[in-house]
Amino acid sequence: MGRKAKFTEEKTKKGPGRKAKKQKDPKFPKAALDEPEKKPSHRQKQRALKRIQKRAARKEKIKEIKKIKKENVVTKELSQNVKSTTIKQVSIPNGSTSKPLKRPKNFVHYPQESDEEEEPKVDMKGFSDHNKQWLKPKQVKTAMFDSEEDDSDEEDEDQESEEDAKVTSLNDLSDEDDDEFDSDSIKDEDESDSDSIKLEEDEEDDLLPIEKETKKLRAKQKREQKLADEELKLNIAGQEVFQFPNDVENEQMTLQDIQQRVRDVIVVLADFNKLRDGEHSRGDYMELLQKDLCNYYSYNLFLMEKFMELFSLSELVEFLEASEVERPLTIRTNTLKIRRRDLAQALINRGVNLDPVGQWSKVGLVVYSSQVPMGATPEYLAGQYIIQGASSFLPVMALAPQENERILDMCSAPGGKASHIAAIMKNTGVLVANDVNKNRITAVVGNFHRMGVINSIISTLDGRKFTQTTTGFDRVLLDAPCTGTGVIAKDPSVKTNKDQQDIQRCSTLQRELLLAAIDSVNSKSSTGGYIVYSTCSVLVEENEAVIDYALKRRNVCLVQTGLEFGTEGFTTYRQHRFHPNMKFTRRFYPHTHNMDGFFVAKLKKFSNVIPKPPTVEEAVEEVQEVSIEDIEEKMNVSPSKGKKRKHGGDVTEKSKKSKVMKVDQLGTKKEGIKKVIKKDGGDAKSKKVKLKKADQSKTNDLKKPPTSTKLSKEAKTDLKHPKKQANKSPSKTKVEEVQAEKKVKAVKSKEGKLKMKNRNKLGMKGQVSTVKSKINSNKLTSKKMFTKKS
Ligand SMILES: C[S@@+](CC[C@H](N)C(=O)[O-])C[C@H]1O[C@@H](n2cnc3c(N)ncnc32)[C@H](O)[C@@H]1O
Repeated sequence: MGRKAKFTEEKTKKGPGRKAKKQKDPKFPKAALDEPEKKPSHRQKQRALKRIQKRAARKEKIKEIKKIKKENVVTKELSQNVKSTTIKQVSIPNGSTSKPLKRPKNFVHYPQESDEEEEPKVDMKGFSDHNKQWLKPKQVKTAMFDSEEDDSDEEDEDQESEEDAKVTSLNDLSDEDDDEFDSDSIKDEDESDSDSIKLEEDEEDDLLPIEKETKKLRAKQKREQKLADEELKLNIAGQEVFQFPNDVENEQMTLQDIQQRVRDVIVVLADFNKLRDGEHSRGDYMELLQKDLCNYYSYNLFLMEKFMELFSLSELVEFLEASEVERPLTIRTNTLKIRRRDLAQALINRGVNLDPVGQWSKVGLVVYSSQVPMGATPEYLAGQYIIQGASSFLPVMALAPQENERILDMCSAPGGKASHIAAIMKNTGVLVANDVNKNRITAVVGNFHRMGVINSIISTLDGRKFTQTTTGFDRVLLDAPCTGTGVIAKDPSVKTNKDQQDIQRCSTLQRELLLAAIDSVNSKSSTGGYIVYSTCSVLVEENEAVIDYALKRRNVCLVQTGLEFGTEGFTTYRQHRFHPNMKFTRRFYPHTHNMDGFFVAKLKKFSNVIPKPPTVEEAVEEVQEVSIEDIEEKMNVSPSKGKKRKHGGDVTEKSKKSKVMKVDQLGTKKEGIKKVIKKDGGDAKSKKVKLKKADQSKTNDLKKPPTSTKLSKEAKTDLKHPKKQANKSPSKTKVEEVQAEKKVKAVKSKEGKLKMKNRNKLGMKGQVSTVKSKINSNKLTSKKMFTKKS
């Protein structure tokens, strides 16, 4: 129903719609566009009035002073009067006193602050343009005074009406104005400045409040900068003349003083010749520094000395500082149970803020913060991860365990690294987790249960005697007990409770354990034959020195750890000279790697023969052997020179070999081979070739270090080895070994006889025995010494 629309009808357009209609430009009343004339506020007026009065007063003063000058009145007297009295009290010699200023009666509208031209309107008697130079000090003080004026104005605002507003006397001006009447400044005033001052004053009046504030701020900044510069200059000057303290000063030191002195002494030591005081030696400064560092960081003198020997001074402070702070919390994913990504997701869901520990580890996570205790999450209890310092991953990575191997962790409690090994082995093969401490071993049991390690045997043997129970492992990890100087942040008691004896004790135990660890390994392992030695100490005595000791006593050589980072181990340290391959070892520091201080070395065992430890007699014999040849060479009377020895090459060649043996730590291997060759009766050439091969095999070993990422290649490389090829048939090698040992004994006795013969021939017997007894008594086996004496 309703009306039907008629679409046929055309609608006539009425024009643009309401919205489309163009609006006209807005029209404002003319009055609204003109800026209303700004009337100054009550306070503005008051301030302006005060300003004018101040200026007037100053002008008057200057005028008076100039008059006095002209009358040859002593300036000093005048200035004192001026300084010591308020403007009101100043008595002017000509008898006139400054009159209180009154606002003129006709004062109706005070112009804007910038309107200086209006100034003459104010009836200021006795002031002229000539005196405007006095505005200069005011200029300086403006920023300081303004605020005070504002405050006072605010207080009085209610009381004063516009009409009553008046400055009754010049005393009403700020007290600080007094300073402006300094005779010196009066003298310094230059008329030429007055124009610029006037300008500045004008500008000042023109400024908006915010601009004034900015100006104030800048002035303040300028002052502060000036002060800072002066302070810096003082500091530098102080540095240059660092005074060596006396005992009294030492007693009064605060921690901040000590810190400053540490800095100063380091600066002096850095440029000692220039900055020393002439009276004290470098030793004195070092001693002072040592004491200060001990006081500041709470170390005992002994340990501080050790660190001072180890690090450069700047690095030392960094190390000490880093040792004050605990390392970031890190966890290791137990890949037997979960992938790192899934673990990370689960923990993030619990409110843990974490990240991968770095490119170098596929299992580590660093925890920045957590809303739950990391040792009590369901994931932890389920054995999906273990809380472990990042540095603890490194020895296991260097060990590079293989599936189905026999691996020994000689000092395993509480089982952090052992469980890592098991995870990499994927629970295959056999993992022996040993620790002498029965209480600590329970932690290993607990961790293994939690983490699902099922390929392990747990034992509580003394590692040093481990070989009495079993040997033949493919790999051994010796994470040795140590002084813990790399983990001071975790255990600050190390700072004070370690002394030389502790280090010596640790070092001895470490050496014994390392020899046992090497002896537990089967050099003929088709996949391994490796020993990894690690400590959480940074001391050379517990690291490089221990490795060096083992290199000299076992058939092992150093190989690359396969770790991507870390500092190279020391090849030289103070008076010590270690094997050049000591650079393959790795050191980690809290200040450089943000992880606990750590040391990692990887050794490859190349023979199961255990060289006898050098007894004094043997050492002397060795010396004799070399010495006779040297003597022969020196005296040019070698009867056997050029001739072939019955059980060896010619003397010259042997002499050369002997020298090599002495300088090369890999000599043990050569020695063994050499002895076997002698028994075989091979000629010098064949011996040379064999020795060369042995050398080459070692070099290859070092050149192609096994890395954790090239695990299968590691084994392949070993198999390519001629020596390792022989290792492939163990029965054959065993027979060879027994034969070799027999041969060695036989050769030795024959060599002895030969030497005796040579000695007799040379008629040197007496000399040799004399030297022998001497060396025996001194226990010195220096070849040079013997040669000299001979
Ligand atoms: C640095 S901790 C080992 C930490 C362990 N590798 C880990 O990652 O959890 C050194 C361990 O060596 C053990 N230990 C000390 N002397 C030993 C010895 N003669 N034989 C075997 N273990 C020894 C200590 O009981 C201690 O648990």
